[in-house]
Amino acid sequence: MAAPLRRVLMRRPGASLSGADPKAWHYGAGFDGAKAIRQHAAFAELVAASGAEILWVEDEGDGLADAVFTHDPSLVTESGAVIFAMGKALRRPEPALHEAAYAKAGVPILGRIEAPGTVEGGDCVWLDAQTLVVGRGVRTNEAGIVQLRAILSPLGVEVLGFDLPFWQGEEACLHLMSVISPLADDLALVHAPLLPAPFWQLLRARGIRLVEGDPQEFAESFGLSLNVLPLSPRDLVAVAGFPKTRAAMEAADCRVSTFEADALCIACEGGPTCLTRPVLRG
Ligand SMILES: NC(=O)NCCC[C@H](N)C(=O)O
Repeated sequence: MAAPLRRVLMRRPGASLSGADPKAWHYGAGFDGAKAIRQHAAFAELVAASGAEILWVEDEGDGLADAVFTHDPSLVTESGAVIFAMGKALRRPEPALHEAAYAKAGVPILGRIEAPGTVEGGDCVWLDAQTLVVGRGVRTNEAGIVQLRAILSPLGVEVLGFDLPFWQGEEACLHLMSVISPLADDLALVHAPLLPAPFWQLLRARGIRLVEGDPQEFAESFGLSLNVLPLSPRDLVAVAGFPKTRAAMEAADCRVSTFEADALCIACEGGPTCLTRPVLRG
């Protein structure tokens, strides 16, 4: 998940985000639509400067405010894309946007998660090319994991499900990727108290070095201090304002670029990884 980012699906926010009703979408007090759009543009510049090709999905006023978080409605493997089914009801139309974008870009569709199954991309973490770890929680259910396993096992991919904690409740966004960000093949940033214990044990058994994010910064940011996007191994993009978590990554030989994201990431509960759906890495 940290190999050089070559191609990535992103949605350019517009009227659907700026006109969102914060109560309906569970956005925090800091939500400011116009500012969120500016902050997204600054983030997109960092991604583009890495050399990655951005496949843009435009916001044409469909009212899907969360669609800017392109990490969640699909997953792309070496053999094609898996189209997910969203756990958050307001996000249910989003996978169709991804399917259309893949058709346009010539990315084959490998399979689809169907109701009552749900899987969101934020709950999926590749441990290596043959092992996908999936968090079972308020967004991804067992039926979805069973379907995903059936789609990926012919490719030789093992899908391992782990239970996530309830934390701040059903309305809030806690994905597996809220408590772990891979930084390199053998390095990950974690908030260990909320990691499924057997997953923590698996990471250690695989020899993956765990960098602890600062717990107070995690609490203050509702977990967004931990949501870090690798552009390539140890070359990272993080939300500005969390110096202790940044210092912990730098102490592990990482280079960290930041962007201001109070109105976008903190308010809307989604960080730099959530704003990107990698289509090709390596
Ligand atoms: N992968 C992620 O953590 N995505 C963040 C999605 C935030 C969005 N407001 C949501 O509730 O789904």
